[in-house]
Amino acid sequence: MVKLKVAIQKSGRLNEDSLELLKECGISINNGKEQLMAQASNFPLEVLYLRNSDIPHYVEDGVVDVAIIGENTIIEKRANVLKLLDLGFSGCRVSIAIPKSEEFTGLEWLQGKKIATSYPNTLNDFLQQNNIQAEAHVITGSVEIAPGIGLADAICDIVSSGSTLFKNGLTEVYTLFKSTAVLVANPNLDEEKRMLLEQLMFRIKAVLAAKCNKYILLNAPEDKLEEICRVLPGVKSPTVMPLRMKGWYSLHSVVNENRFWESIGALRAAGAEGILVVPIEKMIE
Ligand SMILES: Nc1ncnc2c1ncn2[C@@H]1O[C@H](COP(=O)(O)OP(=O)(O)OP(=O)(O)O)[C@@H](O)[C@H]1O
Ligand SMILES: O=P(O)(O)OC[C@H]1O[C@H](OP(=O)(O)OP(=O)(O)O)[C@H](O)[C@@H]1O
Ligand SMILES: [Mg+2]
Repeated sequence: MVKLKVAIQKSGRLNEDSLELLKECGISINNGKEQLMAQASNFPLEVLYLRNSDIPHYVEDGVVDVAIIGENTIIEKRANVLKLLDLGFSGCRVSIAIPKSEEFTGLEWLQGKKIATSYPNTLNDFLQQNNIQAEAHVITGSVEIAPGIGLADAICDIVSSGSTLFKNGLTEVYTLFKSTAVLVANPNLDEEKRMLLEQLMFRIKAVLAAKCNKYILLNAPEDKLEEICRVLPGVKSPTVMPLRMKGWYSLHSVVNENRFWESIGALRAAGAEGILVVPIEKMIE
């Protein structure tokens, strides 16, 4: 039987969230400890646990069909892969940071400087695009320590909360781009694998849509229903059911997470009572 080969990070920041996503998609992985390859028991899928930095080229070369990987790694490896979905976890940015004591005068500040990074291709492309002559000093980890020990004048690395920069007396001065975990695929999959990928993406999209929406139940008197329906238009339209108490209704709808608190305020102002908010497990529009 044909199986879709999926690469996920062996250990590190993406490993747990990637496995959790597959689990939420209803895919069970027979995961023996220390196994580098595992089969799904209820979906034609094989998981390969690989080093992050190796994944982009494995996808490009067709060693694996798809992968869950940080978009920053795809950019750094200049891999020819198809980006299919933004998965919403491992959000970070690739930025330039300099010692707090320095005054940043704009990108020209970087002229002639030495910049420590684990992302040499990303940095060199950026320097070239901005006509900056600077030296990339490549180190594989703990990049933030470099200016403090005299190894470099600045760094180019991943920033998330900013706490590593802060602890090392650095300040972020320029963001090259933002990144999240993405689903990528080899661009030349055959028909059978493409169909399996479609099925996998259908499930992932249902999980992602559910995460950014909430199911809302509330009670309202009849004369408030119109206004409440305007606040909560739902996927197609809200469900309205009579309560046992005359003149009162129960209204059910779906609201986007980003509009959630704003909507709750508007609902209360419109006369809604007994508002319940429930997470959605899967959402198929
Ligand atoms: N502090 C962070 N917050 C959020 N996401 C991050 C953070 N640091 C890294 N990431 C994301 O997680 C990915 C994996 O990072 P991680 O540090 O686990 O692996 P790595 O050291 O880049 O790779 P390898 O598996 O080769 O050791 C990064 O490429 C980036 O997309
Ligand atoms: O802005 P923050 O929330 O502090 O996160 C940024 C830090 O996280 C990553 O390092 P990681 O912990 O993955 O260590 P590594 O260098 O060993 O990969 C990254 O390389 C930064 O050092
Ligand atoms: Mg890291």
